[in-house]
Amino acid sequence: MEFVLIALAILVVALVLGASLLVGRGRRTTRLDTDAAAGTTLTRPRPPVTTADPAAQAGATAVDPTSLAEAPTPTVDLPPAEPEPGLVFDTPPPSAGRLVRLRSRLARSQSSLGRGLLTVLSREKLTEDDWEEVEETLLAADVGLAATTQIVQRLRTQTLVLATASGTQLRDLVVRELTAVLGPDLDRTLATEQPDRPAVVLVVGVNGAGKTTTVGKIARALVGDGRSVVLGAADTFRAAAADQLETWGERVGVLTVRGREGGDPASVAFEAVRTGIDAGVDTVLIDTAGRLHTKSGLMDELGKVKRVVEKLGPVDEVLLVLDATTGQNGVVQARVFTEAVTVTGVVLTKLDGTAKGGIVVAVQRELGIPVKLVGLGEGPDDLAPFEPEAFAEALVGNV
Ligand SMILES: Nc1nc2c(ncn2[C@@H]2O[C@H](COP(=O)(O)OP(=O)(O)OP(=O)(O)O)[C@@H](O)[C@H]2O)c(=O)[nH]1
Repeated sequence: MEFVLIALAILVVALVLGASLLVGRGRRTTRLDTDAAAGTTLTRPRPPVTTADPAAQAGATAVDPTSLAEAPTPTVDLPPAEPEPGLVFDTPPPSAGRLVRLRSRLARSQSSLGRGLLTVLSREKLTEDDWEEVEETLLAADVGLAATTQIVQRLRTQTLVLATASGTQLRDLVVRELTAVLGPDLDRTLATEQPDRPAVVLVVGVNGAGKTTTVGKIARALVGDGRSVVLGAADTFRAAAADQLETWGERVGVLTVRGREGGDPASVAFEAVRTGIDAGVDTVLIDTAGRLHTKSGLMDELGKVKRVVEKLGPVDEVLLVLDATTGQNGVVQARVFTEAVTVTGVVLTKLDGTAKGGIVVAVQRELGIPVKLVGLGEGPDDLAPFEPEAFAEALVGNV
């Protein structure tokens, strides 16, 4: 019996040792400052790094933005992103054509919106009840009242065409009308590249909307397009958010700047941009916190993050992440953010989990801001640039 117990104890110790060795080998970034409580932490794909003034890094969480602007600039020598021997970084696919590849994710929207419309419109003679059904279908998909009225009016003027249209013609017509209300002419370019400095992208939104995931997905897409990136974990409210972001970065060999939990988000954002400038990367992506108790607290914090970053140069893009499954509530929440910062683009996440794909239309109309990206799943590459026609095609599905 004693022998069995000793053997078991040895086995347990061996297992624990083995597991810790495996975890250690799995880390693809190195934490440069061991005293994370003292300030900003820089994690990167691999050492070495040279900083002219290590104290500048350690002191980066100092709250006074003026002192931050005057702090000595560290020289960050960004090495080529190479994993440790034996490990490989992910090679994400480029961003082009993703919406078409991911269109089946909109299946729930397809059946309620596209199929619903086609079923009614293919009836031989359209009565007032039928038109009401068209209206209800559009409203149920969260298209919004103004756009619904516009679509119905335009379709009504084409009743003669509808009466004789084949299935394919009808489908094309509905795709055309949906595309028209999706704002095909809006500028949806993501400002992720500047000629002589890194482009700075700030990502905002309420907690749980998918901000951190979106920042990670954008970083992957940029890497997939051959760009270099630095991440800033300015959501210091929740340590897990920074860990999560770091993991996204590690997987594609991207460096993350983070602060201690509860630290000053503006300092982390500043440090991330400064690191990006020193390393000469293409884009700095900054994740922010969305969980603040008061609206004014949130506004103050976001405003400060932007102001402090602007001491180094302009913020090129402010992306607002909205959860599509929250429908019109999301639009109400969005207004709080648009009051705090000038939002330049919307990312609508979780469109794979809702039958209300029409929310894209409502968000754009009510906020007056273009949807630039859509989240279509929890997978690392389930984020696509928004293209109105491809989206309308996906909503309607195949006849
Ligand atoms: N189905 C689906 N899930 C998504 C999508 N985008 C994000 N999620 C999920 O939404 C959840 C919340 O995402 P986070 O990125 O942690 O959200 P956050 O806004 O950063 O939240 P906080 O860090 O708490 O502020 C996670 O489980 C994500 O996997 C999407 O496009 N589709």
